[in-house]
Amino acid sequence: MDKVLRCGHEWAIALTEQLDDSDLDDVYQCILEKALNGGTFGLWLNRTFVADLLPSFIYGNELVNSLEVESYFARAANLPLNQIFLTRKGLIVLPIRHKEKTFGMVCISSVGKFEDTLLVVLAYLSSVYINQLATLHHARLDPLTELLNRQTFEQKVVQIMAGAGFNQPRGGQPERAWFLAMIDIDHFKSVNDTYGHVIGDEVILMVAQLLKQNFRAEDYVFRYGGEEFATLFQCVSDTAAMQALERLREVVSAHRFPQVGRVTVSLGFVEVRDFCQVTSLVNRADMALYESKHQGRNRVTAFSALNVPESQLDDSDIELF
Ligand SMILES: Nc1nc2c(ncn2[C@@H]2O[C@H](COP(=O)(O)OP(=O)(O)OP(=O)(O)O)[C@@H](O)[C@H]2O)c(=O)[nH]1
Repeated sequence: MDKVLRCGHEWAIALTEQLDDSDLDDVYQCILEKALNGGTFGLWLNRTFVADLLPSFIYGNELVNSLEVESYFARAANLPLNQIFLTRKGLIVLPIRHKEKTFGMVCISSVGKFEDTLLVVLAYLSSVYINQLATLHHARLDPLTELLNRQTFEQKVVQIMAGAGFNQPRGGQPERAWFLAMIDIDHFKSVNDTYGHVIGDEVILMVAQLLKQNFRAEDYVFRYGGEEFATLFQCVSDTAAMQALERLREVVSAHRFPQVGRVTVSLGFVEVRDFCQVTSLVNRADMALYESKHQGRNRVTAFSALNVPESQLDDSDIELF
């Protein structure tokens, strides 16, 4: 029993030391596999929590079907703290709780018999895991808009340039490419000067919400800084990307902001290719954005339409952060 508790302590430290959620996920899986010694397990997080994070944190679907997950969740949520239950399939269900809320559950299937202590340690480790996941997630968000922040932006671009996250074309559908768009609120200084910073912040928040609604769940929307946003999204072509961004521009322009009336945005975009640096890519999207500003604002420009000579693209010395 002491050994289980001692291991639990070491495992909890291992979990809290993970600074990246993919490592955290691996460590958590590895710990449970070790602790269960051959038993199998599945982890489910409830929908409200998952909507904020990534669905990939659900695994072990082969153990239970989705209807069973729903009914186990309902039971797990109604149990007193630190209680477990057995399902008709002989699975042990451990609710994962944090601050008296049930965030999810681990279902364990094993031929062996578990000691109560081990189950308590597993429930504890699962809640450490969830807590750490949530902490890592919140560190990636901008506090005002809850969009992804600028630090996360660079990581995502690097991942995408390295070939991660490309959707496989489904049956006969054309392959999609990633695009980066920079989006800037027009004449925002005059919003602040006329209505004050608090209203200015509300406008930033509302524009952020319109952006979020306009993109798909698998796209990324960032607050790049101040009144500037960035998005990484997938489309089949430059033309399709232009259409998507035009739609967004129109949505913002048609929206009536309660305190300030009409607000517009200017946009510039570029296809993500394997340029050597994130700065090269941002520089290209920025050039297109400046062209939109230069042409009178409230418009979208594709970098590909600018015909910039290669000599002007030597931006390898720019420091972004
Ligand atoms: N309220 C508020 N204002 C911000 C924030 N971050 C930056 N700003 C303001 O945003 C304004 C940006 O102004 P400029 O860069 O001159 O650009 P602009 O007025 O939007 O004009 P164009 O971009 O040329 O259309 C400045 O007044 C900043 O103080 C923020 O978080 N909240």
